[in-house]
Amino acid sequence: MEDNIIECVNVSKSYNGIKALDGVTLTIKTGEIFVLAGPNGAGKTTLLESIEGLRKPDNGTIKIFGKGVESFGKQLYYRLGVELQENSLPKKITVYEIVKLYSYLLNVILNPDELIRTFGLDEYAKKYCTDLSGGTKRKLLLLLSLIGNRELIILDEPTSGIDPQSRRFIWEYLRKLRGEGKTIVVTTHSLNEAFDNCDRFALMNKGKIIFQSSRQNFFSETPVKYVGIVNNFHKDSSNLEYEIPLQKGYGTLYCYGKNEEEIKNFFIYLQKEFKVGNEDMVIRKISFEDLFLYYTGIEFKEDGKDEN
Ligand SMILES: Nc1ncnc2c1ncn2[C@@H]1O[C@H](COP(=O)(O)OP(=O)(O)OP(=O)(O)O)[C@@H](O)[C@H]1O
Repeated sequence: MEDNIIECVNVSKSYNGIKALDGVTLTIKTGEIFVLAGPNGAGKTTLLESIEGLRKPDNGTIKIFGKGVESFGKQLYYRLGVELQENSLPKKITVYEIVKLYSYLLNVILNPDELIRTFGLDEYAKKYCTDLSGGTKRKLLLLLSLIGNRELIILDEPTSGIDPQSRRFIWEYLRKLRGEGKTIVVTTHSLNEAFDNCDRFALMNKGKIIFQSSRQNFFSETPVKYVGIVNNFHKDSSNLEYEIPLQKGYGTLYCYGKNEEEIKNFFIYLQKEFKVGNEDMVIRKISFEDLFLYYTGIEFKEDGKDEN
């Protein structure tokens, strides 16, 4: 078995002059849970669907299971399970029937009742797939992507619109599969939850991978280690005579430090210069979501308001 189950080298793709993927080089190791995160429009779906052979990049190479993705044809899907972001379920077919159909198509013998029960879908077994609620449909799509003894499972936002109990179940289930030697690639916007469950991750923005690391090495490798949050701050942040990475929200200031001291010193400056109260300032160790916002967070402008 290959050490790297997916290898993307310099992959690019544009739509009408917009670079959805801009020279992506990324390796996913066999047997890991890999999380791909990024803001809306970052290029995650384009990348995943290129890996799945559903979109054709303009440039670069993608290898999956050690071979070019284009060399597999339909056989690929016996080894690769996919839950697409936009997926339509057939009409007039029940949950039980579709599970049976998938197992037939993938040549696997399974007990649909048992699988349906494992996913907490037993009360819907006789319902048409199209009549399910949004979250229940996603659970069913996940279940379908896992049918068969597939080595690699790529899931595009599997927890989107899913309640907390079911999200916990999904992550537990994915970890169980990882324990069985399967590789799982997930995109999601629930970042801290994904971080807690992953082995490695990459952050994408504007078609590029901007940071990648493992959960274990996250804190030592992230360029900023602490975030400071200042509430009730309505001054113009561009007037601050202090060098620290900043983002301004509506009345909230976010600052990022390589260590705690940098932020503490900034807070002392704010106290002295702007009489900011202790109760309005908080420091915390950086989380995955904080790092995401450090790289991709936007500045808000407060209509010329500056009480300074
Ligand atoms: N079929 C398409 N035709 C034209 N433009 C596309 C197409 N698919 C994606 N794009 C554009 O490519 C860019 C990347 O889109 P993509 O769907 O890959 O992002 P994403 O990171 O998956 O976003 P989200 O988190 O919103 O799902 C966006 O600018 C999007 O508008």
